[in-house]
Amino acid sequence: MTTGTDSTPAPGTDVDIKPRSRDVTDGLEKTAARGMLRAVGMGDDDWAKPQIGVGSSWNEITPCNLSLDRLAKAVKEGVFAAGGYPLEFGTISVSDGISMGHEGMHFSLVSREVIADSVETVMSAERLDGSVLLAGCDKSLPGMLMAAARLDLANVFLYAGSTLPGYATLSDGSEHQVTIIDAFEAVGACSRGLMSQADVDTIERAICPGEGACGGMYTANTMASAAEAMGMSLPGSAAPPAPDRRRDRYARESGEAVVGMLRRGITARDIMTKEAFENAIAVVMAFGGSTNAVLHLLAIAHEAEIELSLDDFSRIGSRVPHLADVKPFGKHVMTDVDRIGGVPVVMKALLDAGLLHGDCLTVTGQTVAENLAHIAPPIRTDSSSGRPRHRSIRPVGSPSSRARSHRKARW
Ligand SMILES: CC(C)(O)[C@@H](O)C(=O)O
Repeated sequence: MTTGTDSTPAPGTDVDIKPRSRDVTDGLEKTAARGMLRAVGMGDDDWAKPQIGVGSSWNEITPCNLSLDRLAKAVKEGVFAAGGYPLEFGTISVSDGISMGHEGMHFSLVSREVIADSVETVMSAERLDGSVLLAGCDKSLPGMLMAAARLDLANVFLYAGSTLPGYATLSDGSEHQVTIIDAFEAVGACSRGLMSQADVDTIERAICPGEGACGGMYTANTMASAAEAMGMSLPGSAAPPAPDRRRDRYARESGEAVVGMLRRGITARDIMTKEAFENAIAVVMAFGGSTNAVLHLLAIAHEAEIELSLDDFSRIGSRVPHLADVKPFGKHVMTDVDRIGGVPVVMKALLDAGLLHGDCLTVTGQTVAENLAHIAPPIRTDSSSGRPRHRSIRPVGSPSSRARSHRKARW
């Protein structure tokens, strides 16, 4: 007869790699729970392992979340390899790109809270010790990060990645790299008689070549960059596109990392400090990311019990140079950010300029500065002024609604 594990913390160490799951694995009273866990595949050797929730907003309604089942499988391999036991569960998610402009839009922001509540509910009820939370769309990213902050367990966040760029050749022979925003613009242009219905149709067929979030520095890519800057994702994991197999490696390593966090006794709020939020804001400003980052970072900070206000965004934005020429106001998309080395390159430029807190802890168990030590950024900055020597778009950062006013008409 088994009555669970005797894997209590080793003498002399206060780190328990099973801070919660002993409630369902240890002792006579947990016989029924163990019986049910045997039915999902666990056995005698597994009771001593930390139980890791692999919480995913996968669905087949939205391209943004479509690749998450693939990534979740790789996360589980990583958890197993590191000595944990992964247990996958799902949440709802909706796509802003599909749900806007009709009654459905009322459900979009609400979905963020439903996702956070769902993760909290499963993690708390089932007594999981840690989690890798996967998301791909505007509201699922902050929803997962809110859950991580609220639960304050070992947690790693993994983004699904953005779509590949789409290309549309219009009837005048001009070729355009297009994203979802071009569809919105095309509808406006067509309504004003500036574009033919045939060109609108061409754009419609080109904007989303496949799985992944919308390609510009819109809300999903902004929040993925913020999560990486905050230290909640593995360094380099925000920028590779959704179909790219590097994401499977990041997924596997995220599974290994969460078990590493448990062994080190690191929880989400050790990472989600005020300084970490300041790092996230600095990176959003340098990218000229979505103004929705303000809404979401305030909500995530609230869950982490960190005091963050609009003044923090103004203060940091007034110091951080705007480095990226990305859509919607600029030329490039997230795959271009990936080509220059991804979010770590921007972080390294900010760190070298004294605009990032290098001593913040991350999910790797190392600090921001340690994670960035090997990065040689193509973007160089002048550390005395904090201004880039070249390639700066504007001397101070701004979320994209301000940057957008600099944009020229496209068609
Ligand atoms: C549809 C988009 C691009 O996702 C937009 O809703 C955003 O917030 O960025």
